[in-house]
Order: sequence, then C-alpha cells, then structure tokens
Amino acid sequence: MGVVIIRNPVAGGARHRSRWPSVLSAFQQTFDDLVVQESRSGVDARRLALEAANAGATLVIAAGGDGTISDVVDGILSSDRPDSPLAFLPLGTGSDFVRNFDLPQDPQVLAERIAAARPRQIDAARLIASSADGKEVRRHFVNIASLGISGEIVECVNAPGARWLSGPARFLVHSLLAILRYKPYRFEVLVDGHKVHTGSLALVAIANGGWFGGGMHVTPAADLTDGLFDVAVMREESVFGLIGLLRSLYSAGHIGHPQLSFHRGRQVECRPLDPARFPVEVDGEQPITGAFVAEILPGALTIKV
Ligand SMILES: Nc1ncnc2c1ncn2[C@@H]1O[C@H](COP(=O)(O)OP(=O)(O)OP(=O)(O)O)[C@@H](O)[C@H]1O
Repeated sequence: MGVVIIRNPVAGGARHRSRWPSVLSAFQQTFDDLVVQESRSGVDARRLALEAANAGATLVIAAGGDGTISDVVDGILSSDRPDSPLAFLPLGTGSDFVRNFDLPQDPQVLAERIAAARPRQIDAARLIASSADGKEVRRHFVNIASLGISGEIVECVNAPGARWLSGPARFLVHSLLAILRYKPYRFEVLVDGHKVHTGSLALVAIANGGWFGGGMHVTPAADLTDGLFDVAVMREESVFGLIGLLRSLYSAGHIGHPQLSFHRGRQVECRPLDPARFPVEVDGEQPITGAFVAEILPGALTIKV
C-alpha cells in the first residue's frame, strides 16, 4: 500500500467541498501511488487510519479538520505500525493544529513540500477516562484537550441542529451564547501529581499545540517536541472579564493576566467537583465525559510535513 489520503467529506463545509477536485488533482500529480478513502464518521476515520498503517501505507494524509487529524492519529498510534508517517491536508473549519506548521495554502506547493519532507518525531498524547458503564477508555489526541466553557462551546457547535450556520459564524454565535450563560465550573487540576487548582474556574487547556477555538493562541509557548504539556488555567469568574480574556487569546494578549496561570508537566489529572457540569473537548470533539488523566507521549508521532 502506498500513500493513503483519509478524507472527511463534510469537514470545512461547502467551501472545502468545492475546492476538493483541484486539491485532489494536485496530490495525484505529486504522488503516483495515491489511494483516497472517505470516512463516514470519526470512528470510521480512525478505523481507516489503523487499517492503512497495518497494511504498510508509506504515508497517511489526514484531509479534514482537527477532528479528522485527531481520529487519524488515534488510528495510527493504535495500530501495529505506530511509526507510520502522517501528513496533513487542512480542509477543516478551524484547522487549529496545522497552525503549528505554517503550511502553504496552494495544494500543489503543499503536496510537493510533503513529498520532499523528511519524517520527524513530534509528541502526541493519551487520555484515560471511564465510560458510563465504568470501563476504562483510552484515546490519543494531538493538539489540545480542554474543559470548562470551551467544552460547552464545542458541544453546541457540533450539535446536529447547529450545522445550518457556516463554520465561523456557528462558532461565534455559540461562543457568545455560552458566555452569556456562563457560571464558573468547579474542578480540581493536578499536574505531575501536584494540585495546581481546586474550585471555581472558567477553563483549563492541556496543550501539546498552541492554538484552539479557531485561532485562539492559548498556549503560545507550547512546543510539539519538548515532551511536556503546557497547561493554561483560567480562573476568571465574571462574564465581562471572560469576554475580555477570550478575546485576548487571539493575539496571545492574555499572558500576564492576573486570573491566569501556566504550568508544564507530563501528566495532568482533572476531576470534577460538580460532576453535572464537567464539559470536556478533545481536539474539538467530545469522545469522553467525566474525570480523566492526560499523559504526554514524547516523540510518539512520526510526521512528514
Ligand atoms: N463522512 C462523514 N460524515 C459525517 N461526519 C463525519 C464524516 N467523517 C468524519 N465525520 C465527523 O466530522 C466531524 C468534523 O470533522 P473535522 O473536525 O475534521 O472538520 P471541521 O469541524 O470542519 O474542522 P475543525 O475541527 O478544524 O474546525 C467530526 O466530528 C468527525 O467525527
């Protein structure tokens, strides 16, 4: 098996669907052994990636947004060939993870850059949580897991009834609604076994990459190769304070804010103090609910970009 593109045909909405034929043609000109597989769901994207890696794909290209990249990473790292190289073809709405790589927009230039790139290692991460029936759930992720208001926004943005709005408008509308309804969440955060917070807060971001929420530069010092999470804890409690804080994230103007602290570590544990209000998002999707432990996996993912 040669080069496999795993494409989410619904990622990025109509704008990306209309671009797809020209993008595909650019990749076909660069890779003569190209196979395209379309996912039917996130679970299906994970399965396709796992099967491609097990079948000996020389390169897996995730074509979609952050959710698709996350599912493909989970598939590759769960396969028998977790060192199978991965590249990205950004076709998502927010496409936050690829901001870490400064990729060219032109599909032909991107395809040539991927073909010429040397494989290298970056960190990935694993979440360990429990399902509703008490079974252990393990899930890889690659960008950011967060909880609090970000989890609530993702829940609303991804709801089937919200899809009538275009991606950016949907994100803006649901962010505003969630902020207007905002009441602080209560949980406990431990970094490498040390308690860094107990009680009310707005948001905790456990980051491998630097961006989430469609361009919010929440952890500007994050390094994909340092073997550590950057953890941002936001304690802001008022609605107006929160609006100001979230706005400042786009330009990384939140650094030094008195209600914010940053931590670094290999393992982060989050426990709800109020289990009914514990919204979690993982790379923009919601694969788990409830308490979890996140572990960094230094150099676990091989990329070619
Ligand atoms: N064929 C499909 N039909 C419907 N949903 C799919 C399909 N394939 C994957 N999905 C789901 O599509 C959702 C969105 O995917 P993705 O994150 O890649 O795009 P996006 O939301 O437009 O971009 P971003 O996350 O970067 O903002 C994910 O929840 C994934 O599980």
